Amino acid sequence: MPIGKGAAAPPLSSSKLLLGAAAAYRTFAAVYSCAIISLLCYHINRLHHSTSLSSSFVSLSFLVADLVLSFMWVASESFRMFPIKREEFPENLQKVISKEDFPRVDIFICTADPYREPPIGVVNTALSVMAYDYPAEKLSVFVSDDGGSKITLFAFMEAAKFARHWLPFCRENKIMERSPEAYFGSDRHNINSQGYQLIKAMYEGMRSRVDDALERGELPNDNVDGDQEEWKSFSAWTPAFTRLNHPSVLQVLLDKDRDRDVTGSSMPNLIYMSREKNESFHHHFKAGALNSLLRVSAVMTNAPVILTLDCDMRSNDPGTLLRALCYVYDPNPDIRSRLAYVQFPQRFDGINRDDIYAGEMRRVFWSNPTGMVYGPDYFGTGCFFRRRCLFGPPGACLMLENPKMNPDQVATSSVHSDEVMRLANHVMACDYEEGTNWGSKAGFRYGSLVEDFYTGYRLQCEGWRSVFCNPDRPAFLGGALFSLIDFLNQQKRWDIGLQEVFFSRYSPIRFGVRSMGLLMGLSYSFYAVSPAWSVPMTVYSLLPPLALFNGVSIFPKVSELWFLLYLFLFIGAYLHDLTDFLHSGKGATFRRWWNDQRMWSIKGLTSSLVSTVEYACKALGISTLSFNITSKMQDEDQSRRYEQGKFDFGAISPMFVSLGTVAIVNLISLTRGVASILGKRSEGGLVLQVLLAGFVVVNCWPVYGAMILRNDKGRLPTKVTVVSAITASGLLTLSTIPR
Ligand SMILES: O=c1ccn([C@@H]2O[C@H](COP(=O)(O)OP(=O)(O)O[C@H]3O[C@H](CO)[C@@H](O)[C@H](O)[C@H]3O)[C@@H](O)[C@H]2O)c(=O)[nH]1
Ligand SMILES: [Mn+2]
Repeated sequence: MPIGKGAAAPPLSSSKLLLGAAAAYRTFAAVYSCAIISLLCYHINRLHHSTSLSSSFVSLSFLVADLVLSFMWVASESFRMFPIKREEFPENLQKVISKEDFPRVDIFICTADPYREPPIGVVNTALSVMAYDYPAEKLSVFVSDDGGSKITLFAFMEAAKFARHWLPFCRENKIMERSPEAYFGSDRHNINSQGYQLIKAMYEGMRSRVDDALERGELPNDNVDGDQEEWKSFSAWTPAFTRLNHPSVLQVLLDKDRDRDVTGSSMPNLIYMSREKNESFHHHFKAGALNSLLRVSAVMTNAPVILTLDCDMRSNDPGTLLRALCYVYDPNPDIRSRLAYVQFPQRFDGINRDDIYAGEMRRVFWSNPTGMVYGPDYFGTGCFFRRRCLFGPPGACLMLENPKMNPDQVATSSVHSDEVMRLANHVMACDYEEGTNWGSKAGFRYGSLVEDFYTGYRLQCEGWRSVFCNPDRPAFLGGALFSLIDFLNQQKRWDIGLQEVFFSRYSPIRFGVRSMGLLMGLSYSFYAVSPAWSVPMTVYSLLPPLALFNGVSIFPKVSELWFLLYLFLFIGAYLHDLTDFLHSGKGATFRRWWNDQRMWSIKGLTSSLVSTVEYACKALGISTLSFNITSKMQDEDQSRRYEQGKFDFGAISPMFVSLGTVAIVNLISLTRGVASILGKRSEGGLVLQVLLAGFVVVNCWPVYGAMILRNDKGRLPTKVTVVSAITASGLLTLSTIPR
């Protein structure tokens, strides 16, 4: 890597420790820790002095719930001790490294199902990065199609043609949105700009050809005239071809050495691949796809820098690549040699005003990463890797089966050459990884449904570092999800994946702390333990209201000092969270925070709970896990409801039963509790329980409406309401059985 012009080189980035924030956090953490310790002592004491089975059960439940909460709180503080703000100066890059020396960059885009991830969307993502402000001949875009769809290949053949017009159009008009769909859909374009109408018509023509083909499930007839070289690949789709059983397909759609755009300038490489699948081999979902991409790209281009993208995360800023290089070329050799990846946040467009489902995930994608001392975890998309980091620790590079694929090798043959094509096909075979280091020591790591989190974690344990880069203009934008069930299913998959990491031999609590020290170990543990959030959520949303229903006080009375401790812990935690949220960046409002905390509770009662059951079934060998791909299709009805800020409960799912049960139990208990306080039948012993049930009821407000008042498709299905009501009555009845 040729670098720098000595001490005189201008800075490429700066970082600042936010001392004021750190001091405030640390002071608060010290006080709050004392309060937590007192609470735990209180529980232990209560447990010790329990006189009946039921009171022991209650005390023990609270002790366990609060132990989980305390651990999560301590772990979450690891993100707050050293908050760092970074800035990049891409305008200085060419003063440090000349344009001719810019590295080659391979861009990986994964897609896995043409019906959940429409090919035209994938094409848009690809076009947005092919049009980066960067020497085109240094870019290669590799599309991995785990859906094995000929329509996706067809879409990319169309994209290759369209790109010849689109790339020069972007360059000449200096447009920022380089995904055509986003560009034509925004109001920021200049319809008088050169060739606007023409290019728009071209794009729409392409889109309708691709969408029609998808709808019919067939390629357009007029194009298939057998002898065309580029249509040869379609012969792979024999009647025996299925998504889970098919030979590999590889096609070079654009070759930088051969293809030129309409102005005669170079174009990036564009390569379509669908790795071989066979049901007798585990294909390891996205991690497997990424490893296939790693090998095929190693054979073809072996670029030292890699960008991984999900098919729905388009580039929103053509300068992003140069920004990422500011870290790759950091003048400090110690920093440079340890850098594994530069992670940009996942940002979404189409989020509704109050972000009812907390789809921004500010904590995960905005605030927590700024405080991880060795750099952020890997989010799976919008991340620039140094290829080298995927092949062993900083000081010891692994030797691969084929030395040509080693990360220090420079690929010299044309991507089209017979030898390259033969080797590329060989490394895509489904049995290629048998008996190799792939997935364990090399490439993206196997063993978790959150392959991103797990891979980043393992790399950092090996001694690699990462950087979080969060410019004002979002570097990447993905489409927001519009329905609650999609969010919960996604969260459930993540939670299962996190449990796989937690219970693995690389558990962050032991292995992580040992390899990276306490703070980083805790940061990773925070996520790995987060599915256990369901424990305190279940305890706090059921025990206090059930006791309240029976007029039994289980919290301290208003007159006791412990009452204040409870108030302090609750209000302290929520205010801390609110302050944090409001400081997490642009667009943070009180309402968004409110919805965010509501989603946390909902997840605890739904996805975390169900994920634990599914993980346990897998651990006991009762079932196997699968990667349920999130749908990127938009249902018009659903998007309208979303835009109006209405919750969408329109799905039959056990997750909604647990939510509905909690909503009913708390409402009934609250009514009874308020009545007994007003009727002066209790002396302040029930106040905390009433407050808590009230808090749950306010949080569940949309659930009641969805049960009774609504009649649109987003209402809670009657079946779910009935089962919830039966479960709630069952619990209430059980709680009255005398002990
Ligand atoms: O067998 C598979 C399954 C998925 N994918 C791709 O993986 C990506 C992510 O899948 P998606 O259904 O969109 O999942 P999300 O939950 O939205 O993704 C988040 O969580 C995943 C881990 O669970 C990470 O891989 C993603 O980067 C991260 O954005 C998509 O591009 C898919 O095409 C594959 O290539 N092969
Ligand atoms: Mn996604």
